[in-house]
Amino acid sequence: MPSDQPLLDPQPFNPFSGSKEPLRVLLCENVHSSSHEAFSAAGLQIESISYAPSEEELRERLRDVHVLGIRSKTHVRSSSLAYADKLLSIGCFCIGTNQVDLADANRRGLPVFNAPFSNTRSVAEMILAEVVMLARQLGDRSREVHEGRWRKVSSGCYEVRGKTLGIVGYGHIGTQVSILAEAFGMRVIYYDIATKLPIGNARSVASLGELLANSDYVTLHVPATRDTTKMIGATELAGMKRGGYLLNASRGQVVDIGALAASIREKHLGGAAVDVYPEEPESNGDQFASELRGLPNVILTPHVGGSTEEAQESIGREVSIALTKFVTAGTTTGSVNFPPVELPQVGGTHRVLNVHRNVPGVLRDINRIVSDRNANIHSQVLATDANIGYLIMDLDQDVSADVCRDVAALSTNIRTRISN
Ligand SMILES: NC(=O)c1ccc[n+]([C@@H]2O[C@H](COP(=O)([O-])OP(=O)(O)OC[C@H]3O[C@@H](n4cnc5c(N)ncnc54)[C@H](O)[C@@H]3O)[C@@H](O)[C@H]2O)c1
Ligand SMILES: O=C(O)CC[C@@H](O)C(=O)O
Repeated sequence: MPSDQPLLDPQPFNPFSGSKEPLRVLLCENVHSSSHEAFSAAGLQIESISYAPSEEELRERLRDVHVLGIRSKTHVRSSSLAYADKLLSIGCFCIGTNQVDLADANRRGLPVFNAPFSNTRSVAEMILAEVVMLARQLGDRSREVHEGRWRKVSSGCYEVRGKTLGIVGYGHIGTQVSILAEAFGMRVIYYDIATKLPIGNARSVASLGELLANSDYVTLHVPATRDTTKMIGATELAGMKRGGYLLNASRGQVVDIGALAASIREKHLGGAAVDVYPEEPESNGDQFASELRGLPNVILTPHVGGSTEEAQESIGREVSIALTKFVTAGTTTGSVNFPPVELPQVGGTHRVLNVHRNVPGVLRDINRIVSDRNANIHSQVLATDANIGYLIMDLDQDVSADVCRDVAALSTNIRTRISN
């Protein structure tokens, strides 16, 4: 539905923001160098930093940046985007996009892209490895031997064959975990708010409570949403089997860490594997504090579920290609917060890209401007969502700058530029 809410101030008019000044990409958090190929081929200048900048640093840096690349730890809030006059788009070089204010980026005309399944398999493999490690207490045994202590024990150590794995969130990762677990001879049940096709012999259950009560291992693969925040707390942990194991490689907010630590200390749970935390350090080498440190049969990893060479290289390529396609041709296919538009360009034309408030009459106004300039529209496509309309038009080159300027002057304009 069109919204008549007052939106944000239109961005300063800069018709050739896509081609006449060198475009700059800022890559944060060690984004893989495989991303450089697509950016360089499109003539973009790359600056890389290894850490997640603070909000203040990001705000300063964004003043002069056209494309921002981040991973899971850089928070991109409205208060930073408000200063990002030159910014065209944001790439999350990962699956999760909860670190970006997607609705605000949408209202400002900034499409956000991610890599929806480039690291899926890496996470699934780590989960299966951890299931076996928890079953055999291998984390503790390894630490003891490293410390020079020989403890050859079998008490409390089990095979995983025949045990039940409960998967919460049966999406890309959950279904891959399901396949690998069955190959290990495990029984698989899953709970998802959406109806999902079971893979192999997996079986869906009707509620989270049913899943928790019937699983030896519970693994979480849900996104960070209001509903999944602390979806596993003291009550849910108490509803798990005594001696059961919890694995979380989704997002830190999903589990109440204090309740999990208590459940392990009280020996209700037999162990846990945790990869993600409510508060995560910003850089390698930073101190990490958690109530889970030092607890028995608790595997703690520093958010590395998707961190393999294969996954990072593939993510680098995938997201940089999506970003350069947007910068050079306006393509928004695959964006997580923008109407999808993709249009082959007619040769010898200029492409005008316009994001506007989605209110009645905008297309009429834009077509009138084109007609007043006696211009020929070679191709045109419009897609909308509740707040914005996104229009691509290929026009005669001699009129494109004038049309662009007039369109940008409309009161409904959010962003208008010429891509080439
Ligand atoms: N640890 C890591 O390095 C790492 C790597 C990749 C992804 N992740 C995290 O894993 C999450 C899952 O990734 P994915 O690719 O499988 O996502 P996905 O979108 O393919 O699947 C998520 C599933 O969760 C379901 N779901 C949503 N809310 C739910 C709820 N309240 N209860 C039950 N089910 C619910 C959805 O219907 C969907 O089927 C990502 O959002 C990301 O946060 C972490
Ligand atoms: O690489 C990262 O920082 C995040 C990985 C993972 O959590 C994801 O969302 O893909």
